[in-house]
Amino acid sequence: MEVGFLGLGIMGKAMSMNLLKNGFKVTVWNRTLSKCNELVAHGASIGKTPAEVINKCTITIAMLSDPAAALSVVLDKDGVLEQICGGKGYIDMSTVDPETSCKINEAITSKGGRFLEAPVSGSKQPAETGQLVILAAGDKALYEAAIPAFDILGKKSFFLGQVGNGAKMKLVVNMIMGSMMNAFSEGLTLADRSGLNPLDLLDVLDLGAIANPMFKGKGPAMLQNNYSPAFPLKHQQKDMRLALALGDENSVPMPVAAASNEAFKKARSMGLGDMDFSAVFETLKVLKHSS
Ligand SMILES: NC(=O)C1=CN([C@@H]2O[C@H](COP(=O)(O)OP(=O)(O)OC[C@H]3O[C@@H](n4cnc5c(N)ncnc54)[C@H](OP(=O)(O)O)[C@@H]3O)[C@@H](O)[C@H]2O)C=CC1
Ligand SMILES: O=CCCC(=O)O
Repeated sequence: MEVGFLGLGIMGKAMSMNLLKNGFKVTVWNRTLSKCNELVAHGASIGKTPAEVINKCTITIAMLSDPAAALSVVLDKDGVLEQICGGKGYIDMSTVDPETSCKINEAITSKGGRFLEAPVSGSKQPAETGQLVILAAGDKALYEAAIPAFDILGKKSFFLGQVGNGAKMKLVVNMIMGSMMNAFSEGLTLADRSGLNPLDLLDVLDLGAIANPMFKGKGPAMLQNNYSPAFPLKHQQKDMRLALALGDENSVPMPVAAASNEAFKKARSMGLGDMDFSAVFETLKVLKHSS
């Protein structure tokens, strides 16, 4: 199967590499073209523009940073829209809001193309090992055509109905995750300041009802001030912001998520946006120094 891939950041690079290693022919494009080189060394072809990739491939996947990037790659000069047409499918796996996804859907389908949104749960390592959870919605025929690729990229794919539902599900999941990360950071800080060994807290948590892969995976690194990015903090803050907007639209009070968003904003203001989202832990250390 031949696919196009637009966006070779942390996730896009791992996902396109995984497709290549599993026998797919992949044509890649990235805004910073030099990031294509490693993929080319593993057998990928390069498209010089998104339009060129769409022209070459029947199905093209995108994995881009945020709503502005997702819209720009479709609508701007040399973008997806210039070459999309009947018989071609476009799958956006970026985390965006439902409105952005619906705008992209309208643009693609107005030219006769098929559109699927398919954001993912799971980070850098699941992307490398094909263990993502795929949250698809939109064109069912395109979903079925993409299953061979989804089976490589993920451990489970959900088809959630109309465009927007995938984006909503992803934002709800990441809203919970971002709030959990803040509660976890406060717990580690409270344990330390009250005279406990935070490593003991990690062991206690791991044996109880709130054990989870995030605490287990990120806790030890956080205690060593290691925030090597798997999921950049700036993207987590974007997801909190978009989830809060979804809460506004649906009149859902979300005081916990709102406070977590403020903590992520604080971390961004401290220059931690490109670090892993667990670096929100650092905002609590600032409070210590200033008290
Ligand atoms: N990292 C993670 O754990 C996960 C991330 N996600 C979501 O996946 C998406 C990608 O995340 P991730 O790979 O971590 O992000 P990165 O920041 O590593 O990569 C972002 C990608 O978007 C491209 N990009 C940014 N702005 C533009 C633009 N204006 N025009 C064209 N391309 C642009 C970048 O190109 P360039 O290289 O030129 O900067 C790069 O390819 C995000 O929506 C994120 O929320 C979802 C699940 C997990
Ligand atoms: O959007 C990013 C999700 C990261 C994760 O699921 O670990």
